[in-house]
Amino acid sequence: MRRRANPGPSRTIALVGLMGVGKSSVGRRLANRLKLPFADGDVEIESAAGMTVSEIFAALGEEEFRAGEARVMRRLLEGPPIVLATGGGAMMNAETRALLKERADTVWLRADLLVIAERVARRDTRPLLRDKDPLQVLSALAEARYPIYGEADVTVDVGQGSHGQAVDAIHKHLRRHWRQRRRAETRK
Ligand SMILES: Nc1ncnc2c1ncn2[C@@H]1O[C@H](COP(=O)(O)OP(=O)(O)OP(=O)(O)O)[C@@H](O)[C@H]1O
Ligand SMILES: O=C(O)C1=C[C@@H](O)[C@@H](O)[C@H](O)C1
Ligand SMILES: [Mg+2]
Repeated sequence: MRRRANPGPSRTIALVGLMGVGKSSVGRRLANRLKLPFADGDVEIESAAGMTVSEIFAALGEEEFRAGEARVMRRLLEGPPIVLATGGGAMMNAETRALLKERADTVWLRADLLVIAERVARRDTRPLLRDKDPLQVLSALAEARYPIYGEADVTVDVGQGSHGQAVDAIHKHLRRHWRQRRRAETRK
C-alpha cells in the first residue's frame, strides 16, 4: 500500500495556556480545519457536574474542581483523537501531564499578557479572576505556569491576530512537528 504523503493527525491535539488566550475559540476552529471532533475540558466538567465552573469553585472549592478536571482529562485523553481545549490549569496536574505526553500533541498558545487581560475582561466566568486585578493574577499564573506550559511539543505565539491567523499558525507548527516525528520514526 502506498503511504499517504501527509497523513492527518493520529493523536489528540491538546491546546494548553493561560485563560483567555484562545484555547476554546481557536480550538473549535482548528478542529474544523483538521476535521476532528472538538472537546472543551471546562465544558465537559460543567456537564459532568451539572454546574458551571464558577459554581463548582463556589460550592465545592478549587481542590474538588481540580480533581474533577483530572478525571475528565483522563476520559478525554483515553478516547480517540480530538482537538482538546484544556482548562488553563489542567496541565499543572502531574498525572494529566503524563497522559498528555503519552497520548497527545500539546500546543502551548502564548500571547502578551496585556492582550489576554483585555480579552478576559469581556466575561465574568473565571473564578480565579473574580474581584481581582486580571493583569496581576495573569502575571502570577504566568510565572508559576510558563515553565510547565513550556514542556508542550509546540509553542505558538498567537498575539493580536485573528482566530483564523491563530489556526493557520498552529497548523503550520503542527505540520512541522508531525514531519519531524515521521523522520525520527523512519530513522529508528
Ligand atoms: N486570536 C484571537 N483573535 C481574536 N479574539 C480572540 C482570539 N483568541 C481568543 N479570542 C477571544 O478572547 C476571548 C477568550 O478566548 P477563549 O475563551 O477561547 O480562551 P480560553 O483560552 O479558552 O480561556 P479559558 O481557559 O478561560 O477557558 C474570547 O472572547 C475569544 O473570542
Ligand atoms: O487557569 C485556570 O486555572 C482556569 C482556567 C479555566 O479554563 C477554568 O478551568 C478555570 O476557570 C480555571
Ligand atoms: Mg476555554
